Amino acid sequence: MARIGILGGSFNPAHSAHRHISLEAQRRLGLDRVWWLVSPQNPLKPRAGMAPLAARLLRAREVARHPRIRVTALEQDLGTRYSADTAAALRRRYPQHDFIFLMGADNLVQFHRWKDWRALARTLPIAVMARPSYIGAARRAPAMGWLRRFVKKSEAARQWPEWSLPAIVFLRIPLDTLSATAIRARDPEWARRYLSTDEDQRPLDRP
Ligand SMILES: Nc1ncnc2c1ncn2[C@@H]1O[C@H](COP(=O)(O)OP(=O)(O)OP(=O)(O)O)[C@@H](O)[C@H]1O
Ligand SMILES: O=C(O)c1ccc[n+]([C@@H]2O[C@H](COP(=O)([O-])O)[C@@H](O)[C@H]2O)c1
Repeated sequence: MARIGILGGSFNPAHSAHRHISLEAQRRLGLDRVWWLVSPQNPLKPRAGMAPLAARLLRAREVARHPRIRVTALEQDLGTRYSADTAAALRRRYPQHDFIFLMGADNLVQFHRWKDWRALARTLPIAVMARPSYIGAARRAPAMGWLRRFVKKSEAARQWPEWSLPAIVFLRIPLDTLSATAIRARDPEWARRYLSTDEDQRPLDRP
């Protein structure tokens, strides 16, 4: 059984904090690998400004550069758009692996808006990585009204494959303030460097 952390994201663009939280998760949770799932389209984010998947994948591969991080477009391959469906499909496709779903604290704040979020929590354990400005908000997140009773002690985080589900653990890791929003603000055309064909050169705000 390999122990795999799943980090889903827009990666628009990928940056060093993604790598940082992946390596911290690997250390704290005893993971063999972290798989980055570069999402075709976050259902809650606008399509406008979302760079083409091909560019986001290329950039993610460049940023990850670590033998224990695998950059994938698995949601594209599986045909899933919602994380609950992705989690169920991963378990079906890879019964030989143990998976844990990783997210930054900002994502927990809006987790109650995700489709079938309780089903997701019943399918995979969840590890929430500390993120500046969101730590308190994550603990008070609307979804915590239900998830609170399933919180595990972070000292026991390595035991996650044995937890009964739902299970959620908060990991206090060294903070990193970087965000894709900040990168887009200073380099809105970042994706152009990763696109080659005329088709790929279409304006970034068109689907
Ligand atoms: N600095 C960070 N600290 C902790 N978690 C992070 C950080 N940056 C991103 N993450 C987490 O990584 C995952 C993928 O993030 P995403 O691709 O949306 O990057 P982002 O920087 O949050 O993007 P944006 O600013 O466009 O919302 C999410 O679970 C997010 O919470
Ligand atoms: O399943 C949902 O309803 C859902 C709603 C919002 C976000 N997500 C997932 O959350 C992950 C983080 O997204 P993002 O855009 O914050 O990087 C990514 O895998 C998205 O597909 C999933």
